[in-house]
Amino acid sequence: MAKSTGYKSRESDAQGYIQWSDEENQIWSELYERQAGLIQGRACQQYHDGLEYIGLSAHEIPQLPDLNKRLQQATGWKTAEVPALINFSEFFRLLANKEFPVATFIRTREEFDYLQEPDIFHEVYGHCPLLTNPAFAHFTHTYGKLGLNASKEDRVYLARLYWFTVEFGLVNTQEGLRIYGGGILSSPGETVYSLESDKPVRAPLDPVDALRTPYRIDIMQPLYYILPEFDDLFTLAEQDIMALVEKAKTMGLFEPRFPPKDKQASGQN
Ligand SMILES: C[C@H](O)[C@H](O)[C@H]1CNc2nc(N)[nH]c(=O)c2N1
Ligand SMILES: N[C@@H](Cc1ccccc1)C(=O)O
Ligand SMILES: [Fe+2]
Repeated sequence: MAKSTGYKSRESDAQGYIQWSDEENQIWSELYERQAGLIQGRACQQYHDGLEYIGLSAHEIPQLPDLNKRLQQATGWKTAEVPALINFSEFFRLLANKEFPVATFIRTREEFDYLQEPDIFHEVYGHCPLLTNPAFAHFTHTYGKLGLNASKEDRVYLARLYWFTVEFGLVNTQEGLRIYGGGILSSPGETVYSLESDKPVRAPLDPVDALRTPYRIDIMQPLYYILPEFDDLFTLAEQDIMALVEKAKTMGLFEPRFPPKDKQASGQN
């Protein structure tokens, strides 16, 4: 993966605490402040409930040992420090163990609205609130176990369905279209774009379609899949997802809806 930012991730001390700088804490607090306004009427209720439950600080980057206490209480999950984007096999191994990867760096102001790789604001603010929701936690744990036991090729398929649900999923609710994907909720720019831009396609989620849809991780998404209702994640976790992967493999991939990356073509799955 071509690193877009070349960030130096931070090491924690023996107790798992990281001494963030004032500037890093300031960026967290401004991101938190911006999203507090943008998620009103845009994030699904389950996300709001989870955000309230884990009680993240609005003023400084949360310390993982404190966050772990809240996650453990709710669903038995905890975080795992990682330097940046990790590969699929490491990623699924962590999820299979109810550990969620947290990249220990935070974006700079230049990448405030959108960042090409996951930072701590993405992992903690984007994903952790919903990890306190039983349906979401169950789906993510099930998904990790599937990925752990899958072949390298099947893991690339599994990553696509994960991408179009946990990372960039939208969901229908009584109040209208809402966001549950952590990759959207950690980006001020994409939080608005995903619901209000007329550029992206928005289609009902058919798991086999998602498995056949190539994606790029370094651009705002050209396509979002909509979950008919939130608890469909439970139903999805009970389906034979590997059978859906086999079906998708016989049908071939859809044409990408985005321009190819430059030669290295990294970040395209
Ligand atoms: C698999 C999924 O599509 C996504 O690309 C994964 C891969 N690696 C990751 N690595 C980190 N640190 N954080 C993430 O959220 C992810 N997501
Ligand atoms: N684009 C997300 C970060 C992200 C990058 C790549 C994969 C997933 C998430 C943000 O700006 O918060
Ligand atoms: Fe993510």
